Amino acid sequence: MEKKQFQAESKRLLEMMINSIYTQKEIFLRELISNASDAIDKIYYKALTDANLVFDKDNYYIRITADKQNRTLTIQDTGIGMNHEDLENHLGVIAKSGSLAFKKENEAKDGHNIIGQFGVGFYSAFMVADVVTVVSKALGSDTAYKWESTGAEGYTIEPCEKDSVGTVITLKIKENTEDESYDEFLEEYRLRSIIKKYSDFIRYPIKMDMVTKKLKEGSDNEFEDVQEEQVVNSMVPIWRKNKSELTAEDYEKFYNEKHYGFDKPLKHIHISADGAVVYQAILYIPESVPFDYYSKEFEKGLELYANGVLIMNKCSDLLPDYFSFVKGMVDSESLSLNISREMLQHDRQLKLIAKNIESKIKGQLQSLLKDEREKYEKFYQSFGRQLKFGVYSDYGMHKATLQDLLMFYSSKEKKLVTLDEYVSRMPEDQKYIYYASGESIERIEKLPQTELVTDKGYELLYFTDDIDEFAIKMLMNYKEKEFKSVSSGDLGIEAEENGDKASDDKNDHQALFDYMKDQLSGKVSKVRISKRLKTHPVCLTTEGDVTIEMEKILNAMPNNPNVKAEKVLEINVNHDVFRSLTEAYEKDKEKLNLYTALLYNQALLIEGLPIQDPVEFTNDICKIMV
Ligand SMILES: Nc1ncnc2c1ncn2[C@@H]1O[C@H](COP(=O)(O)OP(=O)(O)OP(=O)(O)O)[C@@H](O)[C@H]1O
Repeated sequence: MEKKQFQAESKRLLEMMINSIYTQKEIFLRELISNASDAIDKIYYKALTDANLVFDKDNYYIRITADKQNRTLTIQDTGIGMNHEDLENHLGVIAKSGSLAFKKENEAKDGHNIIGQFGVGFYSAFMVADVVTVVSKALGSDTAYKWESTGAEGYTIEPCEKDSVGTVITLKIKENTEDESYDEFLEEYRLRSIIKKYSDFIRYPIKMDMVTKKLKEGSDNEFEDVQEEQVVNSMVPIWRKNKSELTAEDYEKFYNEKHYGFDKPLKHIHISADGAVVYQAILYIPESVPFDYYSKEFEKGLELYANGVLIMNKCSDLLPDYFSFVKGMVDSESLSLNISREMLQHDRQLKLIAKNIESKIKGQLQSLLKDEREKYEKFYQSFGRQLKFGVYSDYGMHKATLQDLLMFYSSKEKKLVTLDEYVSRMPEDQKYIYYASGESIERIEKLPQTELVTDKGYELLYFTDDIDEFAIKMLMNYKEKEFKSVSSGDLGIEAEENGDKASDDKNDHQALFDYMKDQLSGKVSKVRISKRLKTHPVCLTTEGDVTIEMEKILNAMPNNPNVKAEKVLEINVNHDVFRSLTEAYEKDKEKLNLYTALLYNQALLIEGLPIQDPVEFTNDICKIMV
């Protein structure tokens, strides 16, 4: 019998594919089952237009048989089969997809679609088999043919016997080597788990003989091994079911089965899109933060199915970083089974799906915020930080999408509020959205810098997260209201009240302040009268873009950029301490030097900044005690 060569380019492709395309050998079974399912689909199509052909669903199935003795694995289907020409054209040439050609001829009629669009799937069998034998009888043909190949060397085709229409593919499973074991592909339980993992939602039954333990007849404690045929796949996936048929428990069960998380989902989103792009998705907003969520190890992504067949565990292109907490799956008929990661990134359909999903997630979060505030707050405690990262990242490109989902703790409400809530209750004379930064709510509440703003009756937002100030800097304003730190140079309040007095005082005490500034030799850029302090003698404020909180965060980073905030030491001229300062200035410069050092260090402590020399500081305190 003549042995035919694979076409030249096919030969190289075959070698490449066997060795590189699939890192997981187990997926050969997914490929062969998908082909079998396609072949049954093709009969189904034909039956739609051919009155002589009746499609009785019960007659169509896929059967997997493992024979350990002979080391063979068989995949049998009752699909459309292949004639001599088909075997030659479809299995002799790689990268020419027979399914694709068929699909073009028979434009999808009722959603029964064909998975394969890319012809390399069948050859994945050579990853686990030395010899692949295909016995097939095509619909409407009297002769059956046997195609056989040992891989790159080529293939033979000869007539053979086969009663029924369909295809039987027999793989002679490779012997184990030192590095690889192939025995697993002959184990029923392993095979079943591979089928469950990738092909659970193939819409025809996948049958397999399974051995189970059963009670012996007439006995109530003796068991025996019984072999019986089982349907391994569940066929109809939950995402193809009607939303009205499903309960909250069903979605929770699916979340647990899929191991999306150990918690309960806070909310699910079930999408059935049939607009510009057709897909189904079930997405979840988890309740609690995965332990590695805010670490480099965390991998975002959704499971991706092409027409019911799993093609990727974590498709990261489906989720923007700021919604990386979302778990779930997407199934689309518009994607091809063998699409590679690189190709996926450029896939137009996938981009459309990703865009669509993003707006659904946003919509869901907005309605959670509006209608189920408590749940939203729970969500926000877990993942609010990620949203703020989202505002900050990519030069603020996503701020418009995310700003209405942000929340901060309010000095007035004593709970989280949205920016919209803040702005909508701002008094008319209030120019800015005020905020104060610090380690904790308790600490911020005691910050001297907040005195004037809170005295004025204005609401303050408390920033306790590292990212808060950075995100707000990127946001710049909300509904045309600028953000203002209570520590910033100009609060927009002081001038109107103390304007004239302030400039008089400035002249009065300038010499004293200049002296103090010199004493602090470069640690502050200015010493000045405070217009924000009421009861405290001293505080630090900043000028320019970098605030003290930002300085702390930036300097804690691994590649320590050593950024410095431009600090200003503010003195409360209405405080008794100020009188001591002016007296010392006139009479005792040494005392003034001591007071200056003390006040500066106090201001650092209030800010939560380290004192350069704590021993000197305590010695200074002792000096004024004796
Ligand atoms: N069990 C089968 N029954 C009928 N035809 C088959 C079967 N298996 C393969 N074929 C034919 O062989 C062709 C090549 O299969 P192969 O798996 O290599 O590519 P594909 O199914 O077209 O695309 P994909 O790579 O996406 O699976 C198929 O298109 C189909 O025409």
